Amino acid sequence: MHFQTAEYAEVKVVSCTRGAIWDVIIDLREGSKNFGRYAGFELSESNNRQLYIPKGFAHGFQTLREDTMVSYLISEFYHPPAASGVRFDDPAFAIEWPAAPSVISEKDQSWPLVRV
Ligand SMILES: Cc1cn([C@H]2C[C@H](O)[C@@H](COP(=O)(O)OP(=O)(O)O[C@H]3O[C@@H](C)C(=O)[C@@H](O)[C@H]3O)O2)c(=O)[nH]c1=O
Repeated sequence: MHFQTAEYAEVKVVSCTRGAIWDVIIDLREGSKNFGRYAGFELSESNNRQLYIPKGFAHGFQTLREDTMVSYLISEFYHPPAASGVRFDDPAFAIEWPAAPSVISEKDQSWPLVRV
């Protein structure tokens, strides 16, 4: 579940141009009444939905089909020192995913657990 911190925070517009994904966002905006809550959406080549993600949200997805392709519009340049994340299975958020993950990067398994 990725985001860039502070002044490098990004707006994202995500769509799924081939296959299907379960796309999840977590509200990490301090002071938000929804702080720490998440929402999930299916985006697919057949429903043509796009997800607009404001600054201050973590974002991640699970592919639901083989050979899936995802497209992003992102408002900021990639800035590695500001790149951050939280775990997809952090109990603080208790995200329900459609299936157990079959592949997850080392980096995404290594984000520290957070306290909300
Ligand atoms: C995100 C990004 C990564 N990279 C490089 C860094 C690294 O060598 C390689 C893979 O990086 P990552 O593991 O961060 O890539 P990835 O896991 O695909 O990162 C993406 O995940 C989804 C969930 C998002 O929301 C995106 O904004 C982005 O954070 O690509 C860029 O050159 N430019 C970029 O904009």
